[in-house]
Amino acid sequence: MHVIATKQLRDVKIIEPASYEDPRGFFMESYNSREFQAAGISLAFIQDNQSLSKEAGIIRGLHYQLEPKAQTKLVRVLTGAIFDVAVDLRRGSSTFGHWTGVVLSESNRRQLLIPKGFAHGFCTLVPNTQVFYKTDEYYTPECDRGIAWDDDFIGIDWPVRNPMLSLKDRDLPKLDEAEINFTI
Ligand SMILES: Cc1cn([C@H]2C[C@H](O)[C@@H](COP(=O)(O)OP(=O)(O)O[C@H]3O[C@H](C)C(=O)[C@H](O)[C@H]3O)O2)c(=O)[nH]c1=O
Repeated sequence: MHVIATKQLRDVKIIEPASYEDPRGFFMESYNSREFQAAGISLAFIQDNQSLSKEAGIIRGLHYQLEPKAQTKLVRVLTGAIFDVAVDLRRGSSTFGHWTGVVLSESNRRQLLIPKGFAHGFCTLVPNTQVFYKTDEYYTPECDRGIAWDDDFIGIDWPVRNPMLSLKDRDLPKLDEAEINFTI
């Protein structure tokens, strides 16, 4: 397993599990707690999520849960491809409001590890994209918050200009109006 810090946000890591190809296809350990421990990443995932997005150009996000229910997320793509984005929401961080984006796909088998204190969102790049992610805190609706995908202060360079959004995501606040309780 390779762990690569993203250039813009060093605490957001690209995870590349070892995969073993043969004429039948491939095998990989998509998650191994011992490998994460050996890489100095100590997490206890307690929930698995999966979503299907039927079209390219769907943006889900930017979402996060407030403390004390903030979530670390380990995101990967089962089918299709996404442009996966994390935004630093930790007040006092030198990269507060900064973002990083990584293509995760069925073919590159890359994963993105997004720590607590970061918002997460993605844009689908092909139809019928299924995203699978592990979290280390349970879904807690009363702590669920979001930030507008197109907040100019953050300035995410999405690969789509007119995305399909959920009703909820259409009404998310800008970063300077959002409720945030993370500090570095
Ligand atoms: C997140 C979540 C949602 N739900 C229910 C609540 C809604 O009735 C339904 C759809 O939820 P939502 O519209 O928030 O799903 P997404 O827009 O895909 O949001 C997710 O995608 C972004 C990119 C994320 O990082 C978050 O994990 C998550 O917010 O599933 C649950 O029952 N459990 C859950 O953990």
